[in-house]
Amino acid sequence: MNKDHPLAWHAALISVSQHHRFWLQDRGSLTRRIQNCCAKFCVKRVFQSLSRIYEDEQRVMGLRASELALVREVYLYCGDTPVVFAHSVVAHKDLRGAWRGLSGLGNKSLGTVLFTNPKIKRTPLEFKKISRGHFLYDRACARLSVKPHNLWARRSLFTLHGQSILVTEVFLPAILDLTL
Ligand SMILES: C=C(O[C@@H]1C=C(C(=O)O)C=C[C@H]1O)C(=O)O
Repeated sequence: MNKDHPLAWHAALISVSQHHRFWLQDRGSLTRRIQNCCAKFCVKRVFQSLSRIYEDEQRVMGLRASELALVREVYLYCGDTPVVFAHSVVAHKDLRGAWRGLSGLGNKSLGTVLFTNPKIKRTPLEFKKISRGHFLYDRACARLSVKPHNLWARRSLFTLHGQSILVTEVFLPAILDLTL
């Protein structure tokens, strides 16, 4: 896809604040990073279903439009404030394989699975600034009383035994209030 296409994701972070860059570019566990600067961290799962996925996700995961995938959506909270909205996708055919535990995670962080198995490999991060009308923006802002003009998002694939989970994280405005 042409990098100027409105659906395109970008390998490089451009015109982003240093503060956003601090959060967007780190390849370690986001859960652990937030826990390091927030005493009351928690995960709240808000959606989980077998669904069709969006065209640009199909392309990244190599799925046909008709293929179903398990979609998991959570908010990462610091105290009573949501700081990240995460949207993760696994092909239905892979739920009995490497990612069989995903559907039972509940409010446990996916990061505790992804960053404890050295066999799991992660692709380079891609970035995108999203705004009203993008499906991720609309879902991420559902719990925000004040909706920002745009939000930074990142995504990457975590692969185990040739089977992948696409993890997309949308950074909410309050992430910048966390003191490191
Ligand atoms: C990948 C991580 O897991 C976090 C938790 C998620 C979940 O529980 O669904 C999804 C993405 C991340 O925000 C991480 O902590 O880095």
